[in-house]
Amino acid sequence: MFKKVLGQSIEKAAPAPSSVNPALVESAGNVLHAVAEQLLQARGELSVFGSRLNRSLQREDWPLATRTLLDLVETSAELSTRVTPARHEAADHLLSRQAHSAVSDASAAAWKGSVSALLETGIPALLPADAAIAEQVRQAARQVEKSGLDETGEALERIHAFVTSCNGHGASIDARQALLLDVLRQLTANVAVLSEQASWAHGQVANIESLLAGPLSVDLLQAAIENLKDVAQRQGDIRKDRDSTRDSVEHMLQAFLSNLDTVASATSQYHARIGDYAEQLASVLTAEQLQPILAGVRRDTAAVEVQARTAREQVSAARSELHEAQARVRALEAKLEEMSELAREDPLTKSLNRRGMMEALGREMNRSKRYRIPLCIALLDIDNFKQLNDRLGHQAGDNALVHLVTVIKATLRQMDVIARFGGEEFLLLLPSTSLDDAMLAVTRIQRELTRSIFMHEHQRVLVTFSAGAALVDGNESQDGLIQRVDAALYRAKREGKNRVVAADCAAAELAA
Ligand SMILES: Nc1nc2c(ncn2[C@@H]2O[C@H](COP(=O)(O)OP(=O)(O)OP(=O)(O)O)[C@@H](O)[C@H]2O)c(=O)[nH]1
Repeated sequence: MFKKVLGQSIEKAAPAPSSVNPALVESAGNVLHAVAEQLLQARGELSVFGSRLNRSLQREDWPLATRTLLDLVETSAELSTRVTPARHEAADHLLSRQAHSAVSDASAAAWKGSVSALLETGIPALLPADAAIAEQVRQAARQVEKSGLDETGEALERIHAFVTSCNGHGASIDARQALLLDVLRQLTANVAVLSEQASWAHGQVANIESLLAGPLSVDLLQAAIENLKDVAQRQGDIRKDRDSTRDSVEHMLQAFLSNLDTVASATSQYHARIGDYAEQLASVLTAEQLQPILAGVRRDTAAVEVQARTAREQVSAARSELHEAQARVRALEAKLEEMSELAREDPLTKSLNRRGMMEALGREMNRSKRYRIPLCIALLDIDNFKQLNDRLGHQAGDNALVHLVTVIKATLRQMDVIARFGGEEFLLLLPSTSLDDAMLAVTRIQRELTRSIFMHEHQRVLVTFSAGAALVDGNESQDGLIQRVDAALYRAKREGKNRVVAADCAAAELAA
């Protein structure tokens, strides 16, 4: 169109066309004037084009007008590439500001939601015992929920007030917890005194004491509660049994006493009758008169003899019943003590656990020292147990441990103690035993283990162990003793396993 409008002028410079409409040229000139006016009003580079264009129109210098317009087009194109990035940057900035403000609005709303949920449900759940603080928190939650993003002032004040009361509350919870623990400690210390026999509560007390000594955890507390419940229930059953045995002894004694009464009154009647017979004898003159008196004496004496015999029999029966009942009560009481030991029992093998073992060792060492009786210990370690586990599985390994303990229990005496020292290690306490006898006892277990072989899925599995044995020296510490027996066990392993080695005596260890 522009070319069309200016066709004639351009062609003026070049060969002129023959038919040019003058009205069209005029109106094109008007348009160009208007453009020049606009350009003059523009600032910067564009106004230069306005004056150039004006000049060319005044002079009717069409080639100049044409160049001016072409330059203008070029410059405009250049300007637009120069301006656009800046404009894009500004637009980007604007967009990103809008996006950012959208994001920050969204995250502020999310924060608000979280804070409100924390206040509404989270914190009251932690403060179930304090209704006042819980209500205060809920109010703050509602305030946060209600407030706009820009008006959280009051909510923040409420939260601040709540945090302040929380600090006080937390301190008071800590203080209460410390007091409760103290009460529990006092109670534990007194349980032994409160219980009928201190030894019946010994294990439970040790259990709670070790619990209080370490950091508390929900798992540990639950395990301790289960253990105590179990022991309490079993002790309750045994105690009932023991009490009913005691009751029956009491009834038996009462029956016996009332029998004695009968015998006593029969005997005194007999004496009175004999007195009568004696008086009658004094006035007897003839043999006929004597006859009935003697018959009476014989009859009464026979009757009293039967009663005496019955009483004798009853006494002896009562005596043996009493002995039986006493033995039963003793056995039940021993079981009560044993139940207490449960708190110190290894759950897999039912032998003592390490803590129980250390207590038993201390007890036996004291006894040995006080009564000057020998005490031996032996430390056993199953040979190639890892291989067994790897070959047959962990469960088979567990069963092998149980099997070993069963064999040991069947082989040793009642008074001997067996404890699980660690994974596949066991410690034996052999009171009143010389070192030679201890070595023999351990060898006997080894022999027995090859006889009552461990079966796994109908497969015979040979389980052997190595052991160290030591005679306890009255002057050494538990740790020193364990080190000695452990060194002997190590030698047994090194010398080829499946054997027992005597530990050096304590003095030799000290000298070494
Ligand atoms: N099944 C089972 N395995 C256990 C238990 N406690 C420990 N173990 C495993 O016993 C294995 C002992 O391995 P090691 O200490 O190498 O002893 P070892 O294989 O008997 O070798 P030696 O003592 O030299 O004869 C380890 O693999 C433990 O995982 C348990 O309660 N059950």
